[in-house]
Amino acid sequence: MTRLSDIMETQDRLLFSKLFHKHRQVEVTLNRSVLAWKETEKSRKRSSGISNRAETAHIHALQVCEIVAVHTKDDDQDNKETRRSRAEAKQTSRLHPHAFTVSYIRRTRQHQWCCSEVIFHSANQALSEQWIKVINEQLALLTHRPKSLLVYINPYGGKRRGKRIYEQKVAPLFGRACISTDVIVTERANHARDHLKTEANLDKYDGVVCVGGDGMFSEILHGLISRTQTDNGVDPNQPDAELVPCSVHIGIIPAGSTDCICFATVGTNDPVTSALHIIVGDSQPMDVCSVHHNDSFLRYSVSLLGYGFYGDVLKDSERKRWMGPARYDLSGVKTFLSHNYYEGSISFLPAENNMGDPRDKLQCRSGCSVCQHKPSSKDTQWEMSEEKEMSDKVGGWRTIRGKFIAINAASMSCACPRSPKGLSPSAHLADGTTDLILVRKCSRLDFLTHLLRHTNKEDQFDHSFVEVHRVRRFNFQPQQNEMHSLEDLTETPKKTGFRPICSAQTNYNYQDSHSSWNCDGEILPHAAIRVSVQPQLIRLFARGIEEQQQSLLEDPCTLWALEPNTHYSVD
Ligand SMILES: CCCCCCCCCCCCC/C=C/[C@@H](O)[C@H](COP(=O)(O)O)NC(=O)CCCCCCCCCCCCCCC
Ligand SMILES: Nc1ncnc2c1ncn2[C@@H]1O[C@H](COP(=O)(O)OP(=O)(O)O)[C@@H](O)[C@H]1O
Ligand SMILES: [Ca+2]
Repeated sequence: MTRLSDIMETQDRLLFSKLFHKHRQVEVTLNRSVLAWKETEKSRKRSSGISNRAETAHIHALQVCEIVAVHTKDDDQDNKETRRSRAEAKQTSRLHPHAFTVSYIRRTRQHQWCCSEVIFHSANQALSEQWIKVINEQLALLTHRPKSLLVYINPYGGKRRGKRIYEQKVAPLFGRACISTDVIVTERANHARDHLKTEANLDKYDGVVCVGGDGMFSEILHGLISRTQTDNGVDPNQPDAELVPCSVHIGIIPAGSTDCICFATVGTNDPVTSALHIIVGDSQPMDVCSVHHNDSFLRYSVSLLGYGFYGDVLKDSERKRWMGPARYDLSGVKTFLSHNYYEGSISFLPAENNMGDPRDKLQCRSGCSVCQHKPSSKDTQWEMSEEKEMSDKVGGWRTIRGKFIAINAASMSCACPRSPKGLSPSAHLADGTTDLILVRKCSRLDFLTHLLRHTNKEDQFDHSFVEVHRVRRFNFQPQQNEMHSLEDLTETPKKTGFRPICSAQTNYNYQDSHSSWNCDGEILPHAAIRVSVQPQLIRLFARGIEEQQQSLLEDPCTLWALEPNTHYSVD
C-alpha cells in the first residue's frame, strides 16, 4: 500500500504541476499508483485573509487503479461541485481555459460506489494535454481492465427495468471508460444461454455482462461453462469430470428479484457499483456446483440448492411471476403455513478440517484467506474415498436419513436484501466447498424462529433441529414411495398443514412425498441428485465484500508527525 507521506515527494513522480481546482491553486502530483493534490501555500495564505496565517492543507488522493477515465473538460461541466457563482466559474475558465476531468470511484455508504469527478484547470493547453496523456498511459498499464464486453439484458427480470437501468446508468459509464459493447436484449428464456453456447465469438470479448436477476445469471453461467467444456472436449455428463475453468469474466448488473449473487459478491445491489467493478476489471473466483441425476448432467449452481422449503417457495412463486419480486414473500408465507416435511437420505463428503466450519464466524471478505487455499493433492483424499462411499470410514462419506423441512446447500453466503447475512453467513465464495444445512421436522413456531434469525444477529444454526456441514460433495435420495406409504400407516402424516390428515394418507402420491430442488432459482426435474463442488470454475468482475472503507493511510499518525500542519482526505 502506498504511504501518503511519500505521495507529494519527488521520487517516483511521473508529473508535477501547479494547476487550478475549485478556483484555488493546487500542487498536483502523479506517481504510478496515486494522483494527489493540495492547495499551494500562496493560495492558502490568500484565502485565509489578513491574518496571514495559513489554513491547514488537505492532501486529496486518488488511487490510479480507481480512476475511471480522464478527459478534456466538457463545456457543460462547469464546477457544479463548488456551488460558487457562475461568474467565478467563468473567471476561472477565462484565466485557465484548458481543463481536464478525472472521473474516479468514490465510496459512499454500505459498499456502494459512485463515479465522481475532479476538474483541474490550466492556462496552458499543452500542459493540460500532457496530464491527460500521462494519466491515460498509466490507465493503459492496467491490462486486466476490460476493453470489449458482450452484454445480455433480460427486459422482463425483476421490475422489468433492466433495459432502462442499463441505458441510463451503465452504458454512459462504459462509454466514459472507452469500453466497447455489443448489446443483446433477450427475446425469450434461454436466448442468452443458447447464444453463448453456440454462436457468440468469445475471442472478441474480455467479459460477458448479465443485466437481470439470478435466473438470468444462471443462463450466462450455463452458456459459458458449457461452451468452455465443448471447446475443450470435456463431457459434462460425467459426474467426476474435471471441468475446465472459463476464461471470460462475468459481470452482473442487478436487475432481478433476489440478486443474491451480486449482493454476496459486492455487498450491495446497485447497478452503478457493479458497472464500476466491471470497469476496473475486478476479479472474484467462484465455486460452481455441478448437479447430476444418475449419469446425466442436470444443472450448475453457484448460490442455493434448496429442497423442501425453498423448492416449494420457488415452485409456487413461478405461477405468480406477474407480481414481480413480491411473489417470493407471498409464496414464502403460503409455504410456511403448509409446513411440509420430506423424507430422504443425504450422504456427504465433509471438507477437511482446515477448511473451517459453517459456524466459525469467519466471513468471506475481499481477499479472503480461506479462499486463497486452493485444493492441493493432499486435499484430494475425498476423491479417493469415493469408492468407500457407503462405508462411513474416517474422512469418508457420512449418511443421514430423516424427515426434513429444508435441505439447503449454500455454496456462498446467499446474502441478499431479504437476509443481509444470508443462508450461511460464513460460507465462502471460492473455497471449493458448500455448506449443507439440514432443517429437520420441527414445530411451526420453531421453524419461524429459525427463519427470523436469517434477518437478525442471532445464530440460525443454533437449534436442536438444525445441523450444518461443510462438504465437497453430497447425494440426495428421496424416500421411496412404497416404503413411505407402509410407514405412513403408523407414522405421523407428512402434511401437518391445513389439509385434512386423511387426505395426506390416502391421496399419497409422488407430488406430495417429494419436493423439488430450487437450483439458483430454477426447478430441477429430479429429486434424486448428486452434487459436486467444482472449485473456482468461474470468475466475476467483483472483489468480494470489502471489510471497511479502503484507505490509503497506512498509519495516519506517522503522517501527522511528519507534516503536522496537514490534513488528509482520501477521495
Ligand atoms: C420471516 C422472515 C423470513 C425471511 C427469511 C429469508 C431467507 C432468505 C434467504 C434467501 C436465499 C436466497 C438464495 C437465492 C435464491 C435465488 O437464486 C432465487 C432466484 O432469484 P431471482 O428471482 O432473482 O432469479 N430466489 C429464490 O429462490 C427466492 C427465495 C426467497 C425466499 C423468501 C422466503 C420468504 C419466507 C417468508 C416466510 C414468512 C413466514 C411468515 C409467517 C407469518
Ligand atoms: N426475453 C425473455 N423473455 C422471457 N423470459 C426471459 C427472457 N430473458 C430471460 N428470461 C428468463 O427470465 C427468468 C427470470 O429472469 P431474472 O432476470 O433472473 O429475473 P427474476 O430475478 O425476476 O427472476 C430467467 O429464468 C430467464 O431465463
Ligand atoms: Ca464455496
